[in-house]
Amino acid sequence: MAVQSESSNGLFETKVIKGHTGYRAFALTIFVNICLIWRYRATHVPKSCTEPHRWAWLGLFASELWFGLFWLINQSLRWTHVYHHTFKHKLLQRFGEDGLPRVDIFVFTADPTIEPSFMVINTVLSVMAYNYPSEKLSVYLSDDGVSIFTFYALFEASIFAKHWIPFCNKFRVEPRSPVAYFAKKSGLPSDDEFETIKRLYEDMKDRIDVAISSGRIPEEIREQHRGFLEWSSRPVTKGDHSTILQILINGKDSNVVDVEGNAMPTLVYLAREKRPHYPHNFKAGAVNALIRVSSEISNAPVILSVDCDMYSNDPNTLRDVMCFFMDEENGHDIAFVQYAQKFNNISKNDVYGNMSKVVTTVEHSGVDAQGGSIFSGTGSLHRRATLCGMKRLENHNHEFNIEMDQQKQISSSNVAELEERSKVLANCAYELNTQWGQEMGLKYGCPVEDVITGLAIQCRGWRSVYYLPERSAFLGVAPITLAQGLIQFKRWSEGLFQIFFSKYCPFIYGHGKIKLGLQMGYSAYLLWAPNSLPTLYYLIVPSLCLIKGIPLFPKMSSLWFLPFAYVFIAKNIYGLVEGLRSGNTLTSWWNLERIWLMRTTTSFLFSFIEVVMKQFGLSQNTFTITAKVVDDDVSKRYEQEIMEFGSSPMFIITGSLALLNLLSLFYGLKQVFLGSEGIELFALQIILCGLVVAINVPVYEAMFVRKDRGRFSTNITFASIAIVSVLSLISLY
Ligand SMILES: O=c1ccn([C@@H]2O[C@H](COP(=O)(O)OP(=O)(O)O[C@H]3O[C@H](CO)[C@@H](O)[C@H](O)[C@H]3O)[C@@H](O)[C@H]2O)c(=O)[nH]1
Ligand SMILES: [Mn+2]
Repeated sequence: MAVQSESSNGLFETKVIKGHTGYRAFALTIFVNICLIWRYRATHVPKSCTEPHRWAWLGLFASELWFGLFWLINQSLRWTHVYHHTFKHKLLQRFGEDGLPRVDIFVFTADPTIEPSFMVINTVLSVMAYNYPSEKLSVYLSDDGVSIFTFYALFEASIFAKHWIPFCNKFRVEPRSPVAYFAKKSGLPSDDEFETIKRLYEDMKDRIDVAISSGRIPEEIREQHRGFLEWSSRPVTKGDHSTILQILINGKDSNVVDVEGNAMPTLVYLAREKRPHYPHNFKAGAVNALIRVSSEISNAPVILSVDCDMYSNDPNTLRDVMCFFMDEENGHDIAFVQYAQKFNNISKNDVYGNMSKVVTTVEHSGVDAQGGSIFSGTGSLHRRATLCGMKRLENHNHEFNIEMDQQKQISSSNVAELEERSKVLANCAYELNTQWGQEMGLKYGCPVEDVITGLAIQCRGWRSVYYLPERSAFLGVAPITLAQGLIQFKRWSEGLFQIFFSKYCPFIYGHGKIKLGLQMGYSAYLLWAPNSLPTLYYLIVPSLCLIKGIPLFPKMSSLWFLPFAYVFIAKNIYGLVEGLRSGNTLTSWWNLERIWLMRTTTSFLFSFIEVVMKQFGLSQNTFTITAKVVDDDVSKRYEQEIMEFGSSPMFIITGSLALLNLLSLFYGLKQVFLGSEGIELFALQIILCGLVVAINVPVYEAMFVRKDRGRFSTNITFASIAIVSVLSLISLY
C-alpha cells in the first residue's frame, strides 16, 4: 500500500492511498465469478415456457444482473482513498487571529417536542464558544417550530453565554456543549469557578424545564425581552405566522461584552414566515432564508451548518477548517468541507447500524478520492458564494479578501432597524419569481436537499473535502428506535433515487463535469431504492421453490456451484474483515447485515414506490423529522440492544419474510432427510434460507417470546402469519 503526499508546504496535506493492488486483484476475481454466474443463468434457462420454473429462473437472472451491476458501481467507493491532515499552527503563523475570516453559523430546529429546546441551546452554546475570535462569529437559530419556549431557551442561553464563553476559554473546556461537558465522568475541575458556572447552568435548566412543563413563561421574564411580544400580539401557529426575527446579542455593539469584558458572538433567532398556500420547502427553505437574512446582518464568507442535535465536540474546528479554505495552493477551488457524521448515543454494538465505521472511514474517503465529498447537510462548512450559486472560474483567484470582507460588515448598532430590514428576506413571498431553490441556495423538491445541492456545486467546477479528524468535530443523536431509523432511510433513499430520475442524474448532469468515478460514487447511494425489488425476489422466490421442491441453483457436484459459492463467501468474508479492521465489533457487523436487510426490504421498497408515484404526480414531498428523545422504557431497551418493533405496518414485511424463510428451511431440511438428492439439489437454497433465519432471530423473539412494549404488536404478527400461509398454500398447489 503506497502512501503518497500531494502538498508539502501547504496548510493541509492529502494522503492518497493508492496501489490497492491486492484489493483490485480480489475485486477482479469476484467480477469474473459474477460473469460466470450470469453465464450459467443465461445458458441454463429451463426450456418449457409454461413452467412456472422458467419465470422463477428468469427473475433470479434479472436479480443477479442487478446485483452484479450494483456491485460494479460500488467499486468506486473502494478503488482509492484519500485522507486529509491540517497544520493549524501554520495557519496562525501566516495569518494571525486578525487574518481569520468571519463565520456565520446556522443551527436548525423544527419541532420543540421531538427536538427539545434545551438540547437546541446546548448546540447553540457549543458553537458560540468556539476557540475563535468571538466578534467574528454570528450564530443563527432557525426555528421552523416557531416555539416561544425555544425562543425563551435561546434568550436564557444568550445570558448564560456571557459566563460560559470566558469559562470555556479560560479552562480550555472540551466539549463546549454544557450538557455534554457537565456529564463528563472525569477531568472536571473542583474549584469555585466550576461550582459557580455549574450552578448557573443548573438554574437555567430548571427555569427552562419549569416553563415548559407549566406551559407558560413567567411575566417577569417576558418583561426582559420585547421578543416575547411576537407571540402575544397576534396568533402564531406552526404553519401560519409572520416572520419573527430577534437579534438577541448584537456582537457589533461595543457595549455588549461577556463577564470578562470580551466581545460576544452575534446571536439571532429566526422563525421564517409560513403561510398555508406557500410551500415552505422544509429544511432547504430554512437554509435559504438564513442565507439571505445572514447576508444582511453579518454576511460572513464562510457558513457552518449544523442540525440542532449536532453539538460541536472540538473547540478548534473552525481553525482546522480554515486550513482548507485558506491554503494558497490547493484551497481556492474547495467549495465545502464535510465532516464525518458521528453520534454520541450509539449503543455498544450499534444495534440499528447507525454508525458503521466502514461507511465513515472507507466509503466516504473513497468518494472523496474520486473528486469530492458528498454534502450531507450537517457538520459542513461552505463558502457563502458557492452556496449562492457561484461558478468556479478558471484562472481566477478565489481567495478570501479579508479587507473587503471587513468593509462589508454592517456597523449598525440600531438593532430594531436592522431587524426590520432583514425580516422581509425571510417572508414567503420573497422567493417568488427568483432563482432561490433552483440556481441559488439549496435546491427544493428533494428530500435530500443536501446531496443534490452538493452535486450541483461540484458540477459548477468546485471541489469538496471529506474530513475525518481524529477527534470528532460534531456529535449528534442517531435514531433510537427501529421504526425511526427505517423512516429516516426511507426519506434518504427516496430523495436519492429521485435525483437519479431527475435532470441531475450524475451520469447525465455530471457528464464531462465530474469524473466518472464520482458519478459512480454518487450512484452507489442514489440506487439504494431499486435494490429492494431484487432483494425481495431473492428472499421470497427461492424459498417458495424450496417448499415446492424446485431447485434454482446448480447442484453441489456441478462446477457451476463454485462461482456462486465463491462470490457469496468471498464477499462476506471481505465485508467482515473490512468491518473488523475499521473498528467494528463482530456483533455490530452482524447487526449491520440485519439492518441492511430490513432497510432494503422496507424503507427502500416504500421509497421506490413513492418515487414511481411521484413520476405520475401522485405523491407529494414530505419530511418526517427524526425524534431525538424517547421515553425511558424505550431508551432502556435501546441501551440493552433489544430491538424496538411495535405496530408500524412496515414490520408486516419483516415478519412475513422471517416466517416464510423459517417455513421453507423446514421444508428444505425435510428434503435433505427424506429425499435422496436433497442436499445435492438444494444446498444453496437451504443455506440462503438458513442465513435469513439466523439473522432474523430477534424478529422471532419479538413475535413469539417477548412481552415488553417493544415486541411485535399482535396484529402485525397475525398479518404476517396470514400472508405466509397464503403464499405457501399458493406455492404448494
Ligand atoms: O421542515 C424542516 C424539517 C427539518 N428541519 C431540520 O433539519 C434537520 C434534520 O432533520 P432530521 O429529522 O434530524 O433528519 P436527519 O435524517 O437526521 O438529517 C439528515 O438528512 C437530512 C436530509 O434528509 C439533512 O437535511 C440533514 O442535515 C441530515 O443531518 C433538523 O435539525 C431539523 O430541525 C428544518 O429545519 N425544517
Ligand atoms: Mn438528525
